[in-house]
Amino acid sequence: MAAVALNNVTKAFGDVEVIKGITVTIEKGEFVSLLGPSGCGKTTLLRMVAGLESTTSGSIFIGERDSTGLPPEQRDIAMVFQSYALFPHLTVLENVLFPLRMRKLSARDKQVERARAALELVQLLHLADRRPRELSGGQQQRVAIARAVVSEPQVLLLDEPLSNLDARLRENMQEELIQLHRKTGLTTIFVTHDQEEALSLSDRVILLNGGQIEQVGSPSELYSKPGTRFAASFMGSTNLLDAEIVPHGDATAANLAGGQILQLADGPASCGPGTVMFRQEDIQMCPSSATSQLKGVVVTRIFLGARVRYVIDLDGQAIRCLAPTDKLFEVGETVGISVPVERMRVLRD
Ligand SMILES: Nc1ncnc2c1ncn2[C@@H]1O[C@H](COP(=O)(O)OP(=O)(O)OP(=O)(O)O)[C@@H](O)[C@H]1O
Repeated sequence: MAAVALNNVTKAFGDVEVIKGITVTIEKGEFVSLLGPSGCGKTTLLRMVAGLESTTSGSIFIGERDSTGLPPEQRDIAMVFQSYALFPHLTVLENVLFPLRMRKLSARDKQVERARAALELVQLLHLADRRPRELSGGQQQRVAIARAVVSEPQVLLLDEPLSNLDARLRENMQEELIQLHRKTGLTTIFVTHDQEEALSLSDRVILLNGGQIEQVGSPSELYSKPGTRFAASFMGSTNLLDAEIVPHGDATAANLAGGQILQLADGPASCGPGTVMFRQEDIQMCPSSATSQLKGVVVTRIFLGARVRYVIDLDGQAIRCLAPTDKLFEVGETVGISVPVERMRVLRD
């Protein structure tokens, strides 16, 4: 059974429609990310699921219940915000107890037991008597998460909960979130604008663009099979080359803007103007004397430790390439570039 179902949901602020007809189902126990650039509507959509923002049209089901018009407290959800929103005058334990007390969810001693279990889940039981100001940012966020999961909601909503943490702490918290999800099995919707974070945490990613769904898929589907130019460029370090796709025997070839020709695996169905996509880690570089699909000139070389990043000028289009360090190429050198045919995709704009 679906844990959350959005049916043609829209949201307008005044005359401006910011959510434009979203239909998607989230299964029980799934960890789903809402991903997209700033302003695409991630937070608005999450707040609509929470009941903090009204729905202009369409419906939102949480479990079997049509929750479209219900206030937040009747939706059986819990939300964690970017700002931890802890009560400063209450101890850690009292903060986590708060939702249980508000909703009178169980007897008093049972409540304490549940709050302590939630704190143990985020490994903070030993700090139960401290006040929020005596905790680090990461610890405060873990208290906020314990407070959200203590009432065992049907759905956990997380709005960029890690964005205030520094890079290392953020990585630790990502691992903790994965473990928390594994232990609790809570259906989770996670808002982020960070594609790496979405890929590493989620069972499925919902990529939004301008208030609409651009693509939905598993992290590996989104990364290796983006359906559009927007999805490809948003999902990571990708080369996108303008081309005219033409028949070439049983397959096709791409006539690139500068006149070079690239053999493709796609069938004739993809002929016409298009974009050829390949990732920087899939490029093989070789000296210009060797046989290669394309030739370009090295413009920049940056040493990254384990690998070297090159920018290569291909008749006016810049190509980014991640290469091993065993054979180095010089800035200004003409080099050969090849990409395995199965690693190239043709995208429609
Ligand atoms: N209360 C509001 N009144 C008017 N417009 C709003 C309101 N809240 C959000 N918007 C607009 O709706 C659009 C979507 O905003 P939203 O905050 O959902 O985007 P987002 O994808 O979460 O962005 P970010 O990653 O920057 O937080 C934006 O254009 C924003 O300006």
